[in-house]
Amino acid sequence: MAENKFLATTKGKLVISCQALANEPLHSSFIMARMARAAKEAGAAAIRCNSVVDIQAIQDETHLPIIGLDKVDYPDSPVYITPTMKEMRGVAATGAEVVACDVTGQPRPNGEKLADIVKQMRAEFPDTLLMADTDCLASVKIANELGFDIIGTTMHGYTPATEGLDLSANDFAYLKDVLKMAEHPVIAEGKVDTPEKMRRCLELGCHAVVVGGAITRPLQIAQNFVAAIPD
Ligand SMILES: CC(=O)N[C@H](C=O)[C@@H](O)[C@H](O)[C@H](O)COP(=O)(O)O
Repeated sequence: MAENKFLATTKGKLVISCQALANEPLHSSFIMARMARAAKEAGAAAIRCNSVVDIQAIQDETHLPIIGLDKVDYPDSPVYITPTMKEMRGVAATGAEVVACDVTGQPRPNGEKLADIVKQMRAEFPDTLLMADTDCLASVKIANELGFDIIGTTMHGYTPATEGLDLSANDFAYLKDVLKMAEHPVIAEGKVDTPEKMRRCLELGCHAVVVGGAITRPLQIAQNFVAAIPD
């Protein structure tokens, strides 16, 4: 990879997540690439996306910097965001500027250890940035200790330890704690579902904000409208 300019390109900006899993109506690399094209036309500085095929389609369509991940379910672990070295390597090999993976302290598949994965990634892909998808402050500490380049709040509310929590609660009280503790740039991600919330995350000092479903998941958007129909 030429010099990795991801952090410079995304400072103070919006990153749009374009993802649709196999069980979602828009599951298709073609459709995700078109979503990403719309995101680019709107002014997104980068795209976050899932799976090697989607990453490649979106790179071809947009030439925007990518936060890549690969969601895979393994029977022996609750970790599903780029859980093993195999998926880390596959995503990095696409040339994605950033590879994101779960950093929640939960056991990984096949007994793999996150510290070993980070070490191996640094050896094989020294120019690729690593983003920690954390859920709580203990995980932010792990991300600090392992030297992740970017700390994301992606998993806050999605692990047994944080179930039901919402990043924006009490004027982003948890995010403020993350910003205090993180030793590397923080990207706010997860349920940032209005322009006002995005703006607040940037005002608080986040490096960038990832917005997904509120922009790129029409089923979710439509459900919110339908739920608001009076009885
Ligand atoms: C928890 C988990 O698996 N999050 C995933 C991570 O890549 C995506 O499904 C989310 O859409 C993404 O984090 C953006 O969040 P939101 O769609 O809430 O703006």
